[in-house]
Amino acid sequence: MLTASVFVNIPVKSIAKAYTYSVPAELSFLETGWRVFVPFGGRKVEGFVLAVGEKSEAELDGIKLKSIQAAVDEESWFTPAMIKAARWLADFYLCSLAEMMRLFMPGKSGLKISVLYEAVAEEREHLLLQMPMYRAVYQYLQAEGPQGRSAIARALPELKEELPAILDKLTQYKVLRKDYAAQKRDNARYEKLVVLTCQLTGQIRDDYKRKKAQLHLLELLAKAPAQTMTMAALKAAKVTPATVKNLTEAGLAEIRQRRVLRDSYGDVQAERRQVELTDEQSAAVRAMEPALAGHNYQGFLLKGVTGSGKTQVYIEMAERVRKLGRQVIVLVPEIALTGQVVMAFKAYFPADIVVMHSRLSLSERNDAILRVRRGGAGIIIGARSALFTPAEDIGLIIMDEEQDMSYKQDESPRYHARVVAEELAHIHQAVLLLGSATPSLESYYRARKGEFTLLTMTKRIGDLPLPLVKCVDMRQELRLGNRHIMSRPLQQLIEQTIAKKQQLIIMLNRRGFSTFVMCRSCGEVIKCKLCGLPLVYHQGQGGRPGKLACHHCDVAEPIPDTCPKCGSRYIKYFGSGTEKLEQELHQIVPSARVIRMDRDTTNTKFAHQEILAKFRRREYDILLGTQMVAKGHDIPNVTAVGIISADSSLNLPDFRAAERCFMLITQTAGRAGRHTEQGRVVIQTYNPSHYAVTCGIDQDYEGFAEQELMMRRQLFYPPYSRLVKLLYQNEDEQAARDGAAQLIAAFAQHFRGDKRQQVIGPSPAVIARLRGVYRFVVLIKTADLSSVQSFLREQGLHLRTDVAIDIDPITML
Ligand SMILES: Nc1ncnc2c1ncn2[C@@H]1O[C@H](COP(=O)(O)OP(=O)(O)OP(=O)(O)O)[C@@H](O)[C@H]1O
Ligand SMILES: [Zn+2]
Ligand SMILES: [Zn+2]
Repeated sequence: MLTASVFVNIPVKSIAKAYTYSVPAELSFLETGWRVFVPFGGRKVEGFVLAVGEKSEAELDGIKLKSIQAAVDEESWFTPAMIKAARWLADFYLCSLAEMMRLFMPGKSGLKISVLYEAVAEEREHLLLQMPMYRAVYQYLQAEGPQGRSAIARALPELKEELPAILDKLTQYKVLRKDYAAQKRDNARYEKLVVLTCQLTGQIRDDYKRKKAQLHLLELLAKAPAQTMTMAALKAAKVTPATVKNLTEAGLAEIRQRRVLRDSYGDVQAERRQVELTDEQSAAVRAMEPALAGHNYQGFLLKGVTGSGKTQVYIEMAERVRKLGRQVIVLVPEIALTGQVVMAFKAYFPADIVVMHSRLSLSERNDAILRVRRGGAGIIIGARSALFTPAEDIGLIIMDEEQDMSYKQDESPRYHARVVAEELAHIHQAVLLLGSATPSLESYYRARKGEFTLLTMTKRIGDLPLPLVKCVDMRQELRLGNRHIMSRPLQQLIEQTIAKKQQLIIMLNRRGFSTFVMCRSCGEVIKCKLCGLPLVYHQGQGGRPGKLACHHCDVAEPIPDTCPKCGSRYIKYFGSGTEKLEQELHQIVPSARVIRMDRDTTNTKFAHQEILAKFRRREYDILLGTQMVAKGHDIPNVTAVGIISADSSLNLPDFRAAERCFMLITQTAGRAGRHTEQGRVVIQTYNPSHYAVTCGIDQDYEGFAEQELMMRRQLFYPPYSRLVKLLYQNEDEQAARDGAAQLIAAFAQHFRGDKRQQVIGPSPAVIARLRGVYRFVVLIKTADLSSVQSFLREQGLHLRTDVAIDIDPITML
């Protein structure tokens, strides 16, 4: 008998495994990688075929197998490379294979599950059915066959609120049966085509001499390529639907449907400039050519100062890979940066690009995938989800701004795009190219050890010097009587830059009007009742009153008039955010036109692009924003940058605080003076002598890395160790703490005497309580990650729902 091992796609850890099903004759074409519908626990669910094989009756030993019901797609969804990658990743991150495979599909599942109710014929005489409302439902379902709740509600509107309870009860007493129907989400878009189905002879022309409109249509179609025009094009040519109808009824033309693959960035056009590579750029490209030609895996770290032209190196490499007929993935850390990279690539590959990121709709992503599958596009640009596009033969994976934190997914599966990219590059025998002006210390360290080939570019394009950075000690400013958020040197810089008709970027490392609300009488900070964390003040828009919001559980409250603790009316807004800064800017330089880019102003799909485009067109003088203005942007007229609070993150309890502070300063400063003149930067700080700040001011990566690596080695932190963070969560505080403590004891026992294995905790998480659940953290530091992964698997941790495992956590919070 033909059987298949099918992985059931159910988000429940303990049953997420492969089961054997029989393959019916009509599905005998199924192979590894197909998505199928299978019966599972009384419902119809999606599964992935992992293997197909013959099993004899003896092997089955009388076990009656359930049968696969149908195939989901017209072709196999997972390539062997995707399955291989998913298996490796599931193993590495200790999560289920289904969870990893789901990453390779657009949307959490490709399917829509609906619940249908079916009348059970034998229960016709059930006592419950003596009640009219119950009987009405039963009779309706008997007449109509299985229906969803909303259909029943529509047919029996008089039941209203009672309906859910009625359905529950009838199901409970088995008068109704629940059936789950999984359906493929099909948002495919089709367009109508009109095709000429005859030869346009003199005879026909003669026949239609009087019917001017129809003759016109005939002539149009005869001239069109493949004698076909879209309905839309005909409409534009002023042809009416009635005319089309007349011709089709006469049998001279036909209407057909064609699947349209939407190209979300299809309208983006960019001009191609003649660029001659600099010596450093050509040297970098030359160094990578042998690996490309040899069809081998090799990892490169391109460390080039801000404005050294890394993007052009990516383009040159992509061009070579496309000539070999292989595919390219280009990763950018944030959606805010996709626009600029897409523009740069479009100039060279106008029709060969698809864009993938989470702001696109499911159907847009589906269409992008189909374009890649059918060979319509070979360059995939996007945020980390671009890695999961089903590409047959990847030759190059580029990761721009490789140090960026947003490459790590902060919910399960907690993967890092760099890890996935590296594994995929191995599987495809492709070149991995990591690029940054400020590489992560992990990658830099690996390059120094020879695991990546280090390529450096030390000069800005046009030999422009790096920006000149001035540091302002804000404590000094206060002593001099300046209570503004903005120091005097920064005010000056703003005035001078605007006077020269040049533009500025000002970066503030915070969000919201002010971070918290504090009573000036008693010092009470208003906190979230659920999480115990300070609530953040958000200014009302368009005359509406402001509110307080919890950034962890999304609860929002109005602002109290009086202090909830002492009743005082002196409730004051503390801290400062981008909105407040914007107001201050208006006071200081009333003539400046300011545009703001932060989470509040970038909720829609193209918001980033629109803001940046307006700024680029010089409709504004100042771009004010959070971290998202810090990196990547290349805007010619920006000659000055202000950094308000780059060091605020130095106080966070996280071993990467210094690295983050240094990178933020270097990256933000790097936006200034990239095209015509040397940029000028003012940094405001409360920690002017910290090496993260001083090295940032000098834009001295090596100097910073030297000191930081020394610290990391002493404290046994990455890159000298790997970390695993375990988060124990329980509504019962003691249970959460005990669970964590038990693991620590088992760990100590298992790795007794091994200095390369350390365990810390249990400690309350920084967010010690979230939505009423207590949270404790266990942190493991190890020089041998795989032994820890095995240990955790032996302990069964990968199956537990109350423990979140984070391999290589990116934040300690
Ligand atoms: N060979 C070249 N000749 C002329 N201009 C170039 C050349 N290479 C790149 N450029 C231009 O130099 C500018 C800076 O390049 P790019 O944005 O790629 O820098 P980058 O290295 O990515 O910097 P960052 O790390 O700050 O993002 C761009 O406007 C780009 O078009
Ligand atoms: Zn008070
Ligand atoms: Zn909360």
